[in-house]
Amino acid sequence: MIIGVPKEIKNNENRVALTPAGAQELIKRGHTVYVQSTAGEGSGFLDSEYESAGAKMLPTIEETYEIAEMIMKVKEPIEPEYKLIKENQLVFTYFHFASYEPLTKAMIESKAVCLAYETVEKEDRSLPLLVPMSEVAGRMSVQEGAKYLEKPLKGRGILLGGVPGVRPAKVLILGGGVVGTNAAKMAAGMGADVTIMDVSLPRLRYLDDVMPANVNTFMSNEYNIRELITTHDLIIGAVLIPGAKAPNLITRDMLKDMRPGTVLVDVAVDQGGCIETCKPTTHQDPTYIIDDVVHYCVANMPGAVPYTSTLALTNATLPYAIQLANKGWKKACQENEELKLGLNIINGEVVYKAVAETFNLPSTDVSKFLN
Ligand SMILES: NC(=O)C1=CN([C@@H]2O[C@H](COP(=O)(O)OP(=O)(O)OC[C@H]3O[C@@H](n4cnc5c(N)ncnc54)[C@H](O)[C@@H]3O)[C@@H](O)[C@H]2O)C=CC1
Ligand SMILES: CC(=O)C(=O)O
Ligand SMILES: [Mg+2]
Repeated sequence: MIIGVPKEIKNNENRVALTPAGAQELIKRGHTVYVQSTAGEGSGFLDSEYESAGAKMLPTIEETYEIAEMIMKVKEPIEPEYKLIKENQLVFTYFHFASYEPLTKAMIESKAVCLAYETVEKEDRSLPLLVPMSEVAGRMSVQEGAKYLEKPLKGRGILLGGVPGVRPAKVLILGGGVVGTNAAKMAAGMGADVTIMDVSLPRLRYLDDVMPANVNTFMSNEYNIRELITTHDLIIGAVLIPGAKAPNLITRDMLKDMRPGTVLVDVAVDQGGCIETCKPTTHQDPTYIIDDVVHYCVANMPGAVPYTSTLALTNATLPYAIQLANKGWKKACQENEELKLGLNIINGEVVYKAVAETFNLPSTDVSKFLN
């Protein structure tokens, strides 16, 4: 198969979808890998390293899209890329369709095959291609939150861990999945007073077992959220309903009940956010203020730590990319239920129910394309 790896063009997105080591694994199996020149630079991989691994370099994004049967990317295609995507081309990347209708419409029009990292799902319901980036974003959410709690950055001016004789900050985490667990570990390690909320009682039981003593669990419901937001300094949004728009757990009217300088980090922004006032921001301009509450809503948090993130992401994606390249997407998805669940849009038809429902679009049973 011919595989193309374009350079990411989203703001401050320095990750790349394939390392030289990954390119070598595909090439070894008889595939051809084209990488857009300088695509790996932000993650510390030089063109010469890809060439040594056997990849061919292309000077432009247009040529990279034009030649490839499978495009491997990190972030969702953005406007200038829409017209480069071709009928029947397999695009393997994060899409987060439910958060952005124009992307959904553009991919329907492209008639490409869109296989979304974030909905590839294992039998135990875990999301193997989201997990590594959720680990990164969860850990980062605390270091970013701690920074924006500083007064010059418009926060309350409270030190996360406190000092002897002064209480630490209070951190509230909405959603105790991968992002939430990693955030809790970091915040607890820094000495904060941490509460994790989730709707799943088994999950709360598990977290109660494994977390240190400065982490408490609490059932997630509107009543409890309204109570806790009045006393917490850093609130991290980390809920997920796979494929769907995140529920608005913090509504506009709740902001007035928070203390001035409270910091909200809505990691779930890529699924539309779990805070009503969440709007996607960039690493260049990560925050905005509403009602004296600082909002941090960067949709590609791991892009800021590309050395860690590219390696973590490609460790997870490569085994799936090899299956797709060896067998073609149809056979690979027929034989691997996990990959099959990654199919979101095929040849103009939405095959992932939650995406179709979000935009009131008709949904087609994926089996139509796999028989
Ligand atoms: N902004 C960024 O750069 C990044 C964003 N993300 C996003 O972070 C979000 C969370 O991802 P993961 O932790 O991997 O998901 P996950 O599936 O591991 O965890 C989600 C948790 O939310 C819980 N939940 C669902 N509804 C809830 C509610 N009403 N109240 C409280 N908890 C609720 C679930 O029970 C589950 O435990 C996703 O939207 C993901 O795409 C992930 C990586 C990077
Ligand atoms: C998961 C995701 O959206 C990211 O890594 O940017
Ligand atoms: Mg994202």
